[in-house]
Amino acid sequence: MKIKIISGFLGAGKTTCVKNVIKKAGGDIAVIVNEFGDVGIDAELVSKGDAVDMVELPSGCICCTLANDLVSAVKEIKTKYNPKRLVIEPSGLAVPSGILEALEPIKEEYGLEFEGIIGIIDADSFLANIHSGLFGDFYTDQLANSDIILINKIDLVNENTVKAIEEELAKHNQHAILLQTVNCETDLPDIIREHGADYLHLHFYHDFDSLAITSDKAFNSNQLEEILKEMKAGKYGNIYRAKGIYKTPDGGAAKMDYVQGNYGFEKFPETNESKLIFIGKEFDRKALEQRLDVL
Ligand SMILES: Nc1nc2c(ncn2[C@@H]2O[C@H](COP(=O)(O)OP(=O)(O)OP(=O)(O)O)[C@@H](O)[C@H]2O)c(=O)[nH]1
Repeated sequence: MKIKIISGFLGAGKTTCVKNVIKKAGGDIAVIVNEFGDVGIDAELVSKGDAVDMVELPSGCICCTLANDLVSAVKEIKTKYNPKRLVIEPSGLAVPSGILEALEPIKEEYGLEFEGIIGIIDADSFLANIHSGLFGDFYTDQLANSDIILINKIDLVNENTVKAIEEELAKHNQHAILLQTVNCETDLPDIIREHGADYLHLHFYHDFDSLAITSDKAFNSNQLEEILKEMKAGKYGNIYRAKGIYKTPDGGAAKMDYVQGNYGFEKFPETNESKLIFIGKEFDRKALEQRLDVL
């Protein structure tokens, strides 16, 4: 079973990349997702429209507190489904360096082959994030441990920015293959690693906070857009990422995505309940709940 890890900061494009990998594989593939926060949106996004065996790990660090859950999930997938490929999508706040380390002890017994770690960066916010220092070593650890780095969302930046990103990346990782992408579209090179544990495995403190909302309530996309505009203007404090799948007043469903000021809405096939999540640092949860009318 070949294992691919797809890592990257909040909103960089991991789920988009996982969906591409599933499509290209054309079947015989399983996925493990691990989200930050208490609502499972990625699992719904990944499984919608694609028949794929899937295990969802709860919020937490996949390589530390959840290492046992991760190992159990991999064992379960191997024994129950035995797919040719397994993709692991750690949360945007996970440090991926420990994942293969956690799996190394069962590598032989379960016939695991580790492919290269893919790191995705959001070309639009990368330079500002790295220069702000706000996300510290934890942000750069994701880069240092990647074998392939997708410079994603190049549709949002110009060539000079891409060049500056490549120069910055070279400071953190000199061995990775760099690929420029839109919607993570690319032919990922096949790389098989001999060892799972030759990583820099550090643990970082980070003080991200989340507000997760699960409700029967329908949300109006225009009203949500107004709230996202307010968020962008800083009204609720530092919110970097928001996403949701929610019921709409016409009985349908929609999907919302917000990544550091860029946002978009799409129709979604259907949903049983509305699920929204907001991730940031020291933001005003109460004001946001009041504004969303979910208190
Ligand atoms: N403009 C643009 N938007 C993109 C591109 N790739 C992904 N997106 C959008 O960015 C948003 C976040 O993408 P995801 O794939 O959900 O990102 P993620 O890394 O899984 O996000 P988390 O769930 O926070 O970890 C979505 O609205 C995507 O449609 C791209 O190349 N260009």
